[in-house]
Amino acid sequence: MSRKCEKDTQSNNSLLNYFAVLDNASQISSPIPSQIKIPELLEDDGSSESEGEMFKSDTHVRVLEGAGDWKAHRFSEEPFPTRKGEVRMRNFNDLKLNDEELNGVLSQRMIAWSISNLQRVPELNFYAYVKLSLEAKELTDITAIKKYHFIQYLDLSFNKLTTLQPLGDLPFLQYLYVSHNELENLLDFKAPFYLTYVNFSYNHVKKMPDLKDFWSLVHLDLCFNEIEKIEGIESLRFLSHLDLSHNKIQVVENISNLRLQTLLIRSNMIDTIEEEGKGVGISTLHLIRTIDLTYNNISSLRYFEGCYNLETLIIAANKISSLTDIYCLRSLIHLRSLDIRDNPICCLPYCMSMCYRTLEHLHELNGDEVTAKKRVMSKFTPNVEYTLRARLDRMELLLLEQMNQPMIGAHVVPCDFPPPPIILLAGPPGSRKKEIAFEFAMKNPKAVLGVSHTTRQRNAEEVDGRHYYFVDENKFDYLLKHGEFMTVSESYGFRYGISFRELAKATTENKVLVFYTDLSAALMLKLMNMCPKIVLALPKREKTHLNWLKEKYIYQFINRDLVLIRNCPACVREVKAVELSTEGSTVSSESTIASTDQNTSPASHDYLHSISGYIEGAGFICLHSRNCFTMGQKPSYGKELNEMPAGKFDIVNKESHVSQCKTCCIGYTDASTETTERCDKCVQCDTLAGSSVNSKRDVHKGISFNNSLDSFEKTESDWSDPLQDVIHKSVSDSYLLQVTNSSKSANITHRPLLSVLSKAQVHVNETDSAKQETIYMTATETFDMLQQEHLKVFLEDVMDNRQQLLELHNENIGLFRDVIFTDEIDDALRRLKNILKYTIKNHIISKEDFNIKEDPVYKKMIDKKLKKIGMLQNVHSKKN
Ligand SMILES: Nc1ncnc2c1ncn2[C@@H]1O[C@H](COP(=O)(O)OP(=O)(O)OP(=O)(O)O)[C@@H](O)[C@H]1O
Repeated sequence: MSRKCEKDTQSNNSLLNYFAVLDNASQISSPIPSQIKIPELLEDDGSSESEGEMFKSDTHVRVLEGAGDWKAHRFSEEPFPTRKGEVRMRNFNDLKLNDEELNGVLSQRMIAWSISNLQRVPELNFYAYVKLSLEAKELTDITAIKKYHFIQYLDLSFNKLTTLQPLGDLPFLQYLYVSHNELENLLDFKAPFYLTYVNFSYNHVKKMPDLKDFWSLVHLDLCFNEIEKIEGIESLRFLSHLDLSHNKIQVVENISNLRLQTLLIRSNMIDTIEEEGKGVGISTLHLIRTIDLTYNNISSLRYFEGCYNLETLIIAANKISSLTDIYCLRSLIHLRSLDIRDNPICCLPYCMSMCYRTLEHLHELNGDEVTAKKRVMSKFTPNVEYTLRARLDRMELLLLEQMNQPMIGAHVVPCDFPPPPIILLAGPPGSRKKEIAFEFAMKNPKAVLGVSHTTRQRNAEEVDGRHYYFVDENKFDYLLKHGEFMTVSESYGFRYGISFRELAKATTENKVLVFYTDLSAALMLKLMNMCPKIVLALPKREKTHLNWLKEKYIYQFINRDLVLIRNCPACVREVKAVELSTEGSTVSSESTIASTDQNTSPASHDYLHSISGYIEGAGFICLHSRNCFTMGQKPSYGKELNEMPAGKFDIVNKESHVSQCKTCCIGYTDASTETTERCDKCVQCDTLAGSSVNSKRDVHKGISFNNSLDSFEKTESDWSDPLQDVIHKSVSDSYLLQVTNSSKSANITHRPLLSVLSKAQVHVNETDSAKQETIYMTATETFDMLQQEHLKVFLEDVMDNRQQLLELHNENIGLFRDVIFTDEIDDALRRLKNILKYTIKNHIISKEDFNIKEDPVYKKMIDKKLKKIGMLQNVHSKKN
């Protein structure tokens, strides 16, 4: 910018006056400081004259004695309005600047041409200009400003300043504008007495120093800097407006208990907000009215739960994803405007309805007006199914209690203590809620795990009494009839129950009980007014959940727990459908294999043929011909192999004899033919081999069939069944080769079975290892495909359950206290810890029984009476 330099010779009376005042003032050492004291903070009772005033008027007057009209600590968003009192002598543009001035050195000439607003100076009864606007003058040196002690309003924005040291000589400075400079140090000058307004935006501040000397700050604008941490403002008791937008802040901290009314921190990198607790956190800002946190990474609205005066919350473009967060805002009765645009939560179907229903005082949502019509139209479809089921279960329990002799225990109402605090992790199967619960209980001594009873079998890694109390059906029935259970529910064919005795853990140890159950058990506890804090626990992504399920249930299945899958309602439905469709056919394996488990549906045994075998250590595998298979420990499922029908193929059998068919060189087990060299089937197969399809002979290689299967072996068309096709294919030579190769790069679903198979000792034909390998691969592949088919049904069922729970959560806000993602363990544990803290804080601790003798009123009354009859002195004297 080039300006012509021209010397100003015009004198100005007012200006001279001003300098005279300055000269006088500079002679007086410390003209005001001795009289100005930092006033004590008084609550604003609304009686103050101006809106920004924060002192009681009498204090104000006392403090400002001698300050005349200056009203030093008054704050107004629009100070020195131009139309009022503005006396500007010159137009700065008419001033011709010299070289020095052009190089950014401030001169008195420049000041004289920019100063305005004549006001009376305190104490001296002189007048002085108090407003100086020097914006966009390319200034680098402002030393000349030092002499102008009475400046109250200073605008130095759009310059090239790197320091503000000279401002230390302006004790009356109240309004400071230094935006768009090159300042790296925030307020690096001696603090004026009443600096109230600072605009420090668009500079290069990286670190906030301790601003305790600038105690009088009311408005601090620090947007567009490079600040990484909020600090140094803890003692700014009058700070009402703080703008930290467009910085590099990650955590909202050190703002607790400030009297902020506006907090703007948009476009930072905030993912954490100091949590409430011990008087810290955003909830301690009791006067806060506006918060803007747009463009950050905040994932919850719970931080604002305690900001009771909040009117506007702008939190667009963050990571809020849960509808429970909306529920957290329900107590903010002053909340008029909420902006949650561009958050994942907005994609949820009930988001808007939830806001309309939960936030009754809202006038504006995401920039749109909230009308009565919108509120009325908001959809609400509560899912009553779950509640109904829980009610029915609860009713059943009550009936049982009535019909049998109930157990009278400490829990029976009316009882001495309130229900113990309970946190309950509810989620679909395979969601690893158990793992989270264990870890949580381990890390938090205030939490204790509640153990449920179950009729399901124990897994290898589970401990009786720690994971569950494993009981049989009879024991479970016994406990149920004797009123031991608070909840009972069935999940995939097994029964689960929470006993009253578990409550004792919480009451005697004074801890919070943590259970992991399904939702119906949780609802039953709710129906009993146990007030559990129900937390929905599930992996965030469906894919992860599916993987976990596969991993868990394939292993369980191989070990012992297939019945879980077999009894999955969807599977039972499917089996029944197959049963119906094959009615009348000759297929029946009821005679071949019968389960000793009474829980299993008979339907699932009906189609047991195709492949079966006994794998050492793994139990007895049976692959059904139609998308269904069973597997389990030998004692539970299936008869001894030697009881199996002739021709069953035996992969490994340590108990029964392994024979070898001389024709096909494959081992088989056949009780009736164990001593013969050739089984009946082989004879039969030879016949087939000689006559028609060669592959039928191959079939015998991999799989031998029981009698009943002959019926579908006879016609070619039977192979058109996709599953049979698989079996058919799996034994063709080329396919065998293919399978062998592909199995080498087997994917994860192969592994569990492969590992079991590889451990198995095979006594088939040791001389023909290639064939042996082929058998494995064939069986594995076939098994795997069938397994996948079957698992698919199970997985679909669980995924349905997952979906239902999520919908329920969306529709019934508040039902779940929180949602935790079990694949984000740290976050899940943190959330649970918060709930634990909340639960402990809000739990009504049982009070001791009322003791009349300790009651002060009673004592006083007795004393009075004793005194009246002259006995008190005697009592006291006796005591002495
Ligand atoms: N006390 C209970 N009342 C009702 N249902 C229960 C109870 N305890 C467990 N369940 C349910 O029984 C089913 C099987 O539980 P189990 O612990 O065997 O496996 P899981 O749920 O797959 O385990 P995880 O979720 O820890 O991976 C689950 O759906 C679970 O919610």
